[in-house]
Amino acid sequence: MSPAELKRAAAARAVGLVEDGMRLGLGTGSTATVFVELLGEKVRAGLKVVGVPTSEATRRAAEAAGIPLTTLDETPDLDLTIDGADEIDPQLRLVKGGGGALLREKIVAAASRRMVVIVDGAKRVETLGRFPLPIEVVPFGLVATTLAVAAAIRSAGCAGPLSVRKGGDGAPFVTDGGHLILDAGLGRIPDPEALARALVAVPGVVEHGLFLGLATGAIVAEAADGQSRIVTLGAA
Ligand SMILES: O=C[C@H](O)[C@H](O)[C@H](O)COP(=O)(O)O
Repeated sequence: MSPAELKRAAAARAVGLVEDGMRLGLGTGSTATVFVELLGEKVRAGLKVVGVPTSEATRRAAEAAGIPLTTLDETPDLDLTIDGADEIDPQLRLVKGGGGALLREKIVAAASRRMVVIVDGAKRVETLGRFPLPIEVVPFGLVATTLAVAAAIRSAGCAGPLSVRKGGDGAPFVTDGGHLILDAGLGRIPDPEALARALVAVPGVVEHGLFLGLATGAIVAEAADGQSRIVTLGAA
C-alpha cells in the first residue's frame, strides 16, 4: 500500500472517534488534511462539530470541506485534536513541524483533553531524531539565536547541523506566526525532555517540534500483506 493509502486509512479510523457536539483541534499536514476532508463528509451528512484549525492551510481546507470553525479565544477548551506527526516513539513522544505549523499545533494540542496522532507506520521510531527537529525562532537576532540553539543542543547531549528552512522559492520559509524555522539534523535525541528544556530557555526560540506528554493516543496505519492494518497506541 502506498503512504497515501496508509494515511487515508489512519485518518478514516480517526473520524470514528468524533462524536456529535465535539470541539475539535484540526491538525496540519497531508495526513491531517485527509482527516479534514473525511470529517467534512460527515459534517455535510449532519454531524455537528466545531473546529479550531492549526494553520492557515488547514483553515482553508476546513472551510472548503464545510466544517464550522471557531478560535481558541471563543472556545479555549477542546475535546479532541487529531493531528499528524513526523515521528512518534513508544512513549507517544512526537517530532512535529515538518510543515512549519508546530506553534499553533502545540497550542491547540495543549488546549485539548485528548490528542490522537494519525500516522503511517514509517513514522514510528524507537528513538526520536531521525527527522530533523524544527525549531521556530524570531527573525531578529537570527545568528545569535542560532549559536545559542547550537549550545543548547550540545548541552542536551545531541549534535548535528542546523539550517534555516527555505521555501520552494529558495527564500527563508516564514511560518503563519511570521517566524523562521531552524531544522536540526540530530539523528538521535537520547533525552527529549532535556533537549526541550534547553531549547525553551534560549531567548528567540518561540517553540520547538518536540511534543512531550501531549499525545494521548495514536492511530498507526501499517502495510501488511498488501492490506493496511491499524495499530492503536495509548487511548485511541
Ligand atoms: O507542521 C506540520 C505538522 O507537524 C505535520 O503534522 C507533520 O509534519 C506531519 O505531516 P504529514 O502528515 O504530511 O506527514
